[in-house]
Amino acid sequence: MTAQAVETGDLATVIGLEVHVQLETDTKIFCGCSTDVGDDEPNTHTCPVCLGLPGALPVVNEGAVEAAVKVGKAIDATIPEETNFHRKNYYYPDLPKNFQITQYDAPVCQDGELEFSVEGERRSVSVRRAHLEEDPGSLQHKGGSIDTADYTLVDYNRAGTPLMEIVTEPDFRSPDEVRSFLAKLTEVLEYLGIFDATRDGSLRVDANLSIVEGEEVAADGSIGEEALESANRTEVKNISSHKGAEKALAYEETRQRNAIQRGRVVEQETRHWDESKGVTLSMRSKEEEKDYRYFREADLPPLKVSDWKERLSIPELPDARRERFREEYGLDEESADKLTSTKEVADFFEDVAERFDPGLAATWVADELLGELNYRDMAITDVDDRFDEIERLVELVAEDEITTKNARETVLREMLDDGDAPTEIVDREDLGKTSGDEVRQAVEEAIEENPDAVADYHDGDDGAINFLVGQVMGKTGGSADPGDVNQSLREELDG
Ligand SMILES: Nc1ncnc2c1ncn2[C@@H]1O[C@H](COP(=O)(O)OP(=O)(O)OP(=O)(O)O)[C@@H](O)[C@H]1O
Ligand SMILES: [Mg+2]
Ligand SMILES: [Mg+2]
Repeated sequence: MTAQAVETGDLATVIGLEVHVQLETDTKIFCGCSTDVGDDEPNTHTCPVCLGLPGALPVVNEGAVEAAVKVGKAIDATIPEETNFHRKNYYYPDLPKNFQITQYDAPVCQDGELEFSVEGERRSVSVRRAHLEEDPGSLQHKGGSIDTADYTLVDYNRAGTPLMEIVTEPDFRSPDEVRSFLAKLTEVLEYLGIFDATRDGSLRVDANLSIVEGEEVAADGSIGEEALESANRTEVKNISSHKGAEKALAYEETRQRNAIQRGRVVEQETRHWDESKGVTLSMRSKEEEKDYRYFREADLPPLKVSDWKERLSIPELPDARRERFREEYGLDEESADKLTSTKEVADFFEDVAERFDPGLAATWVADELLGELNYRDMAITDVDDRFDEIERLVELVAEDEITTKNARETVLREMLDDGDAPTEIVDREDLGKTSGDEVRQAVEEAIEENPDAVADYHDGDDGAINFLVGQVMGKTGGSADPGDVNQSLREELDG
């Protein structure tokens, strides 16, 4: 972690994350039930295995393990010779077996690292471990929230969805770093093609926060093991978005700092993030590891994964792609950032850049398209079935058939708002660029009708030309190119 100035006598904020991400596989991690649950009726995607019925035997889904190994490659983690599964015992209605199959002493990934940037500064966070586990079912609290509901229903459709828990070192020093890290992490997972950020509940974060004395922080920003262990931390659960993580942690940071400044002790406990009220609430005192009575899952044999890292390939990741875009297409930092923000955007940009000029492609994808999508609260995935039409629009501009202004302000906007094809809009709105003859005629008329402006121009008043350009544009319904008009006028007036 990059150094951050901490004055003696100050308090430092320390944050570590446990990020749970659902891995995209067709079937659940230990049975053949589909993970494509959508809005289907509760408990319709279940079987004896994910319902935890006695005697049912789990079989590991190789696709889930492969996805986890890809994550390991992406964060440069150590993949062990052999990985295995444990039972984590606890009683809660979302877990029909009363234990969760998870990993304990041989997780599939250990000691990784992820770089990200916060306001232009590079940071790096160590990943302690990342392990596979099964998602529990989901609870629906009826007539209130978790603490006030009249009753609660359980849906096991989610039970057994492959989950990866990524545990970071307590390397974060502020809530905004966490938000940037989560954005980068999901970007990488999406590039790997194993994660769908748009799926409800696909990302859930447990955020641990403690406050330590400023003098415990070394010049390089690191904090000694002992200080970290002895600090009382809270673990905030029920966070399901990047923004939620930042808000929950900012709340928790203030709450703990206030307590310390008033001479009170911060309880070590688990807290619940109440998104609608914007507060964290005490749930229970923190379980100790011994409470879980971890033991080996005897129904699943250990898996030899030592050579999987070599066997599995991963695509070019965002950082590498960003660098390549800068070199290969001569993009500035901001465009390269925007164009690699998701794999879909990057792939689409490369398609367009191969057909047309890369600079034009960058302007149209990074500025025009993403700008208009953003304005409409849309994502690139909302238009991925219309990439051909968007390319056609770029083509119309590249071949000089319509003006940039009309393409931007009329065609693209109407395409997004009304769903029409670009050529349809061009015909309907009569946006086809005015031909040379028409422009020449409009130029002659404008000169004819405005002798005063012409005289001003000849007297050296260069501003008069702008007036005349405006007149010509008016005559051609805005479909002439202003630069061409300017040039024709000068030729006509000077010649
Ligand atoms: N002093 C601290 N302040 C804030 N976070 C800390 C501190 N010390 C450790 N952490 C973080 O706490 C988390 C510990 O997670 P881990 O899964 O290992 O244990 P756990 O939370 O006790 O177990 P469980 O998985 O049952 O919740 C890590 O993300 C780590 O970075
Ligand atoms: Mg944990
Ligand atoms: Mg935890």
